[in-house]
Formats: sequence, structure tokens, C-alpha cells
Amino acid sequence: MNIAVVGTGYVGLVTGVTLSDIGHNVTCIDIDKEKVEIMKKGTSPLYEPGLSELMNKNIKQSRLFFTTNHAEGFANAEVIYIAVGTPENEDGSANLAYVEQVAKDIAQYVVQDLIVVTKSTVPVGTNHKIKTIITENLVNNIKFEVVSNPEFLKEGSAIKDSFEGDRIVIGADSSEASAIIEKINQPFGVPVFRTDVRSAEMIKYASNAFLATKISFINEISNICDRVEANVEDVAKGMGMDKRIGPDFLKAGLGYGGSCFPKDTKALIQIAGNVHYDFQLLKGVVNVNRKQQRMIIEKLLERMPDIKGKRIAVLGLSFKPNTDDMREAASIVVTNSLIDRGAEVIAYDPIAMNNAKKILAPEVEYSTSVKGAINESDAVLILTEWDEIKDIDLNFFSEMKYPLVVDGRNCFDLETMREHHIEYHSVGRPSISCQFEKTYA
Ligand SMILES: NC(=O)c1ccc[n+]([C@@H]2O[C@H](COP(=O)([O-])OP(=O)(O)OC[C@H]3O[C@@H](n4cnc5c(N)ncnc54)[C@H](O)[C@@H]3O)[C@@H](O)[C@H]2O)c1
Ligand SMILES: O=c1ccn([C@@H]2O[C@H](COP(=O)(O)OP(=O)(O)O[C@H]3O[C@H](CO)[C@@H](O)[C@H](O)[C@H]3O)[C@@H](O)[C@H]2O)c(=O)[nH]1
Repeated sequence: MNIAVVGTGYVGLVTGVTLSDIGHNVTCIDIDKEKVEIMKKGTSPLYEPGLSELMNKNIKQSRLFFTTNHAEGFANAEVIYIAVGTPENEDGSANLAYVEQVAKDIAQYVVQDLIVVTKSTVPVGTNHKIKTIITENLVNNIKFEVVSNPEFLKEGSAIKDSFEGDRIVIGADSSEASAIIEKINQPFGVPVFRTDVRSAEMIKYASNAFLATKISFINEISNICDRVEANVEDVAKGMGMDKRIGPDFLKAGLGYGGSCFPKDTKALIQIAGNVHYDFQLLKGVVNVNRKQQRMIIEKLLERMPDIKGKRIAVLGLSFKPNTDDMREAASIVVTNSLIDRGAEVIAYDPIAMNNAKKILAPEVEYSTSVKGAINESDAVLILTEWDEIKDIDLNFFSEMKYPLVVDGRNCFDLETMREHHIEYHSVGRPSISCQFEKTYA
């Protein structure tokens, strides 16, 4: 099939690269000239394990192309995927400006019958709106169908998720269009679930909201564990052994960040509100998450009530490991709060520091190594569970004047920290107290 993919963020680029890898001819279109130039050379503009290799392979085999020109990209397209952003409006609703612009671009430039597939996460009813926009603006006399095909990939494991996903959801009003999209995806070997357009749109929001609910739930349990001296990791393990609950997404920590859960939970609250339904449970999930990101500061202040002038090392800045994405990362809230309280912040991340520099407060200093960040710091905060941080030489902590580590991601074994004489506070697990009996005030 000849396919065009509009938008080359995570979703568009991974969609384009993987569709070309299973044998389709794919042209990826983006309005960002600089990005397109980089991609033409086979370089991924985002950090994603395995993506550059797969890009290069398919560029070399002349199955994958990049352009800024919609007319050129659409010239032979039998299917066009929409994969542009749907960011958050100020009121939490999804901003559909980019999607609507692509619908207008399609109406203007398509020259043959085709299927339009929406990969972007869009509120229920948007695909019908896309159909209306294209119909009202069509320049050439062609026939088209619109199909919803929400994306479920996770950043950091996007390629694996494409080839080993749990399901591909295809929502269509036309069974013919649905069958064509199923056939396109067949080589992935992932189970396909076919439904109507509105249900497919809802499946995406409901899935993200449910996963976010699991995370906020276990975070609430972890806060209770802290107070009753239970261990949330064992609690999650014991819960997850029940097949009805399942072990995934029960990792307590600093709450969820990233480009999807924060905006999609708020958008679903808006979608419900638009039909006069008060989604109380999801509002609770969002509020719990907001509080959870600040929990690490509270734990630090319990041991070090005055952090003014103190040097605090912050390890891990991206919203989760294996990505350089800083969108809605806990590090934004945490470093701002440290700086507001007059602390000096020395930060380290294996991959995300360039992106962090564009987003975090200018007062944040950066170290080129974990050791450099810890060196001479008064306390260490851990915000992202990168392997490099989990594998740290614990003597780096022991060598601090008073080794105080507050870990928002439970990176270390309690017994090992005790053996190394490190004062260690983590999430929903008993604290390892300080051998020096020191108060840091
Ligand atoms: N990031 C994820 O992990 C993920 C996973 C599943 C679903 N989603 C959803 O997929 C959508 C895309 O997310 P993302 O993070 O990949 O997006 P992004 O915002 O990172 O990138 C969007 C890209 O689209 C380009 N663009 C905007 N308007 C354009 C136009 N008219 N023509 C061509 N290009 C245009 C931008 O230049 C940008 O490169 C969102 O709706 C998101 O909610 C994202
Ligand atoms: O048990 C867990 C699992 C995740 N998280 C946090 O939740 C956030 C999101 O993590 P993850 O879901 O792995 O990353 P995303 O790349 O944002 O992927 C989510 O959002 C995408 C965009 O919609 C969906 O496609 C994916 O299915 C969905 O998992 C991160 O801050 C994680 O630290 C936890 O705190 N505990």
C-alpha cells in the first residue's frame, strides 16, 4: 500500500517506520523543516531505542520517505494517517487545531480515493468532524472514508509495542474500510478488535484513564503504607498475583507524567462534562497525582526543614526512563519547588539534559555524571529510575558528608542501603534511619 503519515512526533514517526518495515511504501510529512532534514538523513529526532536503526534500514530499501510538502506526500496515497498532536487547552479539553488543519490539507491536496486513519488521541465525535471538514473543503472529486485507529505505544518501548502490542483497535462505519486497515496491519501479527468509530475513540481515553487510576490507587496505598510501616512493593506484588487485578501499573512513585496520561485524563473529564456527567473518580485520580509529585519534597523537608542554601542533587529528569521526553515530568515541579525554597539544584539525567535545559528553571545546574552531581551535595533526590541510576556505585552516597537519599522511584534494596549506612527514604517502604542521628535543620 502507498501510505502517507502526517505528523512525525512519537506516534507518527513510529507508525511510519514500522508500516514501512512490514512492507508498505510510506511518506512521512511534517511542517517542521529542520526535523524533516534530520529524518531524511536517517536520524531520529527523538530518543527511542531501536528507532534510528529501523529508519535507516527502510530508507535504504526505498520504502520510507520524508517531506514537508503535503501535495507531494499525498500524491499516491491510498491511506493517510493523521498523527499530529492534540495538546491540552487551558480548560483541560483536547486542542484539535492541528487535527482540523490536517483535515483541511487533505481536502485540498488529495487526488484519488482513499481512507483517512486517525492515530491521534481525539475526543468522541472528532472523526465525524474530520469527515465533515474534508467533505466541505474537498477540491477534487474523490471518495474517502474516515477510520479511528488509536495508538497504544509507550515511549521507550515503542518499537516492541508496535510488533508485540496487545491489540489494534479499528473503529469504522464502513466494514470495507475497516477490512483494508486490518489487512494493512496484518503483518504485525497483533490481535485486531473492530468496532464503531465512537467506541474506538472512547477505548483510547478509557484505557489511559484506567491505567492512570491504577497508578493513583497504588500511590494512595503507598502513602498509607508509609504511615502503618507496610511495604508497598510487597502489597503490589500480593495484589497483582490476583489475575483479576494483574501486576502491571502498580508501581508506586512520584505519580504519572508524560505526554499522555496527564492530558488525556483531563480531556476525559471534559468529555464527560460536555454531556453533563461528573466523572468524580477520575477527578480524584488527577488530584492524587498532583499531590504525589510533591511528596518527595515533603519527605525531604521532614529531615531537612530548612533547605535554603543547601545543595540538592536531583537524579533523573525525564518523565520516565528510556526517553528524553520532559513533558509533565515530576522534575519540573520538584526543581521549581526546591528553587522557590532557596536550595541550589545540581541535576543529572543520562539522556534528557538537553531537553531539560529548555524547560527547567535557569537556576538549575547540570552535572555531566552521576558522581559529579552527588559530590558535595547535602541530599540526593531520585526522580527517574534509569538503569544507570539503579546501578550506581553506592559508595558515591556513602562518601557524602551526611548521606541522605530520598528516592521517589524505589530504586534500591532496603537492606543494601542499610549495609552502606545510607539514610534512605523511599515510597511506601520503611525508612532507613540515619546512623549519625543528625537533624539537618
Ligand atoms: N507520545 C506518545 O507516546 C503517544 C502515544 C499514543 C498516542 N499519542 C497521541 O498521538 C498524537 C501525537 O502525539 P505525539 O507525541 O506523537 O505528537 P507531537 O506533538 O510530539 O508531534 C506532532 C508532530 O506533528 C507535526 N505537525 C503539526 N501540524 C502538522 C501539519 N498540519 N502537517 C504536518 N505535520 C504537522 C508537528 O510539527 C510535530 O512534529 C497525540 O494525539 C497523542 O495524544 C501519543
Ligand atoms: O506502575 C507504574 C507505571 C507507570 N508509571 C508512570 O506513569 C507514566 C506513564 O508511563 P507509561 O505508561 O509507561 O508511558 P507513556 O509513554 O506515557 O505511555 C502511556 O501513554 C501512551 C499515550 O497515550 C499510551 O499509548 C500508552 O499505552 C500508555 O502506557 C510515567 O510517568 C511512569 O513513571 C508509574 O508511576 N507507575
